[in-house]
Amino acid sequence: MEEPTGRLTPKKVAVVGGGLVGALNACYFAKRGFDVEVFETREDIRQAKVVKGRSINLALSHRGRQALKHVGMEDKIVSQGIPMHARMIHSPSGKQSPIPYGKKGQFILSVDRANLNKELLTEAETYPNMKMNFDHKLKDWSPETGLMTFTRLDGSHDQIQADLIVGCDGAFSTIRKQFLRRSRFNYSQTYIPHGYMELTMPPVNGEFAMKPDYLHIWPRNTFMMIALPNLDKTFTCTLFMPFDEFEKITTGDEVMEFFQEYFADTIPLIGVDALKRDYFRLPGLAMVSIKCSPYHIGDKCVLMGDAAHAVVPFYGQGMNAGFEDCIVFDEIMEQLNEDFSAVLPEYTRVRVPDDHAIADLAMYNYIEMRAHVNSKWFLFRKHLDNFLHFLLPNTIVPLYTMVTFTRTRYHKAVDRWQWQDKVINRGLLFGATGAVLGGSYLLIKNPPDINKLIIPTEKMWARLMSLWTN
Ligand SMILES: Cc1cc2nc3c(=O)[nH]c(=O)nc-3n(C[C@H](O)[C@H](O)[C@H](O)COP(=O)(O)OP(=O)(O)OC[C@H]3O[C@@H](n4cnc5c(N)ncnc54)[C@H](O)[C@@H]3O)c2cc1C
Ligand SMILES: COc1ccc2c(c1)CN(c1nc(C(=O)N(C)c3cc(Cl)c(F)cc3C(=O)O)c(Cl)s1)C2
Repeated sequence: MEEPTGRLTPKKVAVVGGGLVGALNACYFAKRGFDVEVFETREDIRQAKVVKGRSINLALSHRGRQALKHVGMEDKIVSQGIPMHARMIHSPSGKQSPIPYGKKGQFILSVDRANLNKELLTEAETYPNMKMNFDHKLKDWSPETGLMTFTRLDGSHDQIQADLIVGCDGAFSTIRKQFLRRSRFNYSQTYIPHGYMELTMPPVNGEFAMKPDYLHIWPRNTFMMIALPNLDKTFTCTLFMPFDEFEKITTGDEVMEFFQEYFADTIPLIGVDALKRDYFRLPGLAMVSIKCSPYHIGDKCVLMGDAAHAVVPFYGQGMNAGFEDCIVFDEIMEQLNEDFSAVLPEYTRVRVPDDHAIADLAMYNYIEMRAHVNSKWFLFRKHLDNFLHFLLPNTIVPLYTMVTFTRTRYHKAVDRWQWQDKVINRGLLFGATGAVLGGSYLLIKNPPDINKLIIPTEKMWARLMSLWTN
């Protein structure tokens, strides 16, 4: 729009949703000089005492860090996170086995969700061209006019117009509702049968109850628990379990029986009374996987973060993917000179395949872990991944490495992983065939003296099996 002075007034961008992705996105648009207004349902969480929400802490990895770096926030957030250099696998017998994420410098970070959100909101407010509107719940908006209607707690309404609407209002997005009414909008959502519950593991004598620089995992096929460290020396333990299993446990004693059977080593660390009390504090919470396309309407509206792609957390990538959405959109803005009519369709074209790929990967990993991942299998697979990567560093790159420690496009990481799987399976097949042929040849050439063969005694088998099962 041209002012009388001939100076172009900056376009107005409305970011709906002041969660993790909305707050970061606001920084991106403000950095570009747009007039940015953020509209957030909740009160300012920086004034709230307790922030109700989903996971208390999250794993921040490379993609998310790169997005934070672009707006100068990486060092601050990293300094408030706890590095996790390896996974610590807890077996049913309580044995702990570390598996490094990679080389020395390769670690992921446990970050506090509420603190991250507060830091991003505060950073966004440092831009003079930024306006924060808390207690503003979007009720409806028009793709034709870009007019949005917000309701306030006092029952009043605000009507706001913007040149661009950025929907960052999460998995149950109101912005996306208008997309659903339009022809050729593809949408799918899947609730998985598992729920999750968070339990707190307090410090012991002022120190972490377990080693802090690890992502602790108790893989138990149908059940799984993971624990991430917090700056206050607690761990947030997230228990994943089918809802019908949650519902079977109705008394404190049944909680104890369950934990005794599957997570016995955590009982003294979480505490019997805390387990019996906190298990019933909240019900198991649902996890949903949402995919949709296109992400835009004309040159008027674009979806990012969970509003565009909610993923199950079994790759620790939801927030990282949403943060990466911000970088990708900004790169396209740079390429296409901020021309929304070109930027929005290009963003859909580029980003949909990648966000769908990570949604599929996370669901695949959930199914894989539920089906046959116990501590032995998890250890075997991760050690195999790391061994093959050590042998052929430029040919075999573990999928989790591409996902977690690079900005390899998610869909290209999946393509590469499928190619590698073929190479490994063929290699194993040729290797096995070669071993059988070679062994047979040697046996025929030099038949063994049957009297000298070592037949494992009963005692030897028992010893071997005890090694394997512990
Ligand atoms: C158990 C669990 C563990 C997870 N672990 C990880 C992890 O380790 N690493 C990782 O990267 N990701 C993880 N995630 C995913 C991560 O939490 C999400 O991907 C991330 O929070 C998405 O951010 P967002 O800003 O898009 O949405 P949200 O965080 O949901 O924010 C949406 C915001 O919009 C606001 N809003 C909603 N509706 C309206 C409306 N009508 N008007 C105005 N405002 C509105 C909400 O109040 C909220 O503030 C996990 C998720 C779960 C459930
Ligand atoms: C706060 O709630 C949550 C909930 C789930 C997660 C996180 C935080 C963080 N998560 C990460 N997952 C990976 C990963 O790539 N894979 C394949 C794994 C997947 C699972 Cl399910 C797992 F238990 C370990 C690994 C592992 O490899 O360590 C990372 Cl790397 S971080 C999962």
